[in-house]
Amino acid sequence: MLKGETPLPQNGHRRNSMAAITGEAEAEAPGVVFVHGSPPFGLPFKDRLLSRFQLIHTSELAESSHVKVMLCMDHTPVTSQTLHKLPSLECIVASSAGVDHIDLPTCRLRGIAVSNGSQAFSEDVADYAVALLMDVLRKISAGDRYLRSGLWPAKGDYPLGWKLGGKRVGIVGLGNIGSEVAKRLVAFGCGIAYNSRKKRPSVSFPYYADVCDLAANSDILVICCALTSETHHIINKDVMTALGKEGVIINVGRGSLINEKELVQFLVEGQIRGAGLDVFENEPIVPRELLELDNVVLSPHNAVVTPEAFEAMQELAIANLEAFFSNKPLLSPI
Ligand SMILES: O=CC(=O)O
Repeated sequence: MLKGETPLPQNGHRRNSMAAITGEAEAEAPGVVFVHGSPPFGLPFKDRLLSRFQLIHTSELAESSHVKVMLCMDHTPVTSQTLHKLPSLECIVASSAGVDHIDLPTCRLRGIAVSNGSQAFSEDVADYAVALLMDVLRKISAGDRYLRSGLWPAKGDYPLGWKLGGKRVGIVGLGNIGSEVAKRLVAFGCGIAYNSRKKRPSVSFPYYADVCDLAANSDILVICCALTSETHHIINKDVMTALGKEGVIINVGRGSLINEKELVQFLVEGQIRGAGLDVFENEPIVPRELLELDNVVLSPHNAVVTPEAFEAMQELAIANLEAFFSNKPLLSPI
């Protein structure tokens, strides 16, 4: 949220009905849910939704002026034009952790509450961030390629990697995912510090309000913050210079959190040690130079996807929709 902005509402609306006024029992009509985009619904999930709600799809947008809640199960942009066509909208239930595909300023202006899905898969994303970090430091994928290409007998042992324990890790964004990353890396014997919008009073790790200061005091940066107009290119050449030649960057947030051109240049010129990247600025296009580099581990935006996380995310989406229709607080408001 930008300074001075009002927070998004948290399902504080009240729905009146004649039954509520007269105290009579009201026949429960299924709540109407506008399904945005073309979600990759599995059949069991769709059936569960249909047993509770009436679903209206994007093709029926013209008839959706009365709809109060939207379900977003993919990253199709929710633009101000989309929102304009839904004048009664009060709530958006998103399945993703990142909600940068939703026009949040318009939601704020219109008083539309938004929930996300990060609770459901923060552990899986954190596992993946640590796996990428371990891979970059210990050169697991690079060693695998070396072995498979038959070079071991011909050229001898592959160069050694570096120890994870004892490294100073700077976490950019200590939300659900960042906190899980911290928990895991503490267990590996790393020192943790963090940057986020505000210092978190309940957290004892050192806080740096400035990302360059965090980088100057870290060996590794793990990027897990939300992409907003404030965090766009939060990792740039100044931050990478502060991190230094032995520094490693892991990104499980969004590609545009890093100035990708500058990152490529720093990696190609050996001005940082390596990177583990699950996300890119122009997905699914990945800069060609990165494909040539053995100090970079590349992953096709896969950190969130496990069947277990998918299941948990569906539960959370249904729970948020039910909370909306029973006028209770959303479970995962942003
Ligand atoms: O990247 C995936 C998500 O935001 O859920």
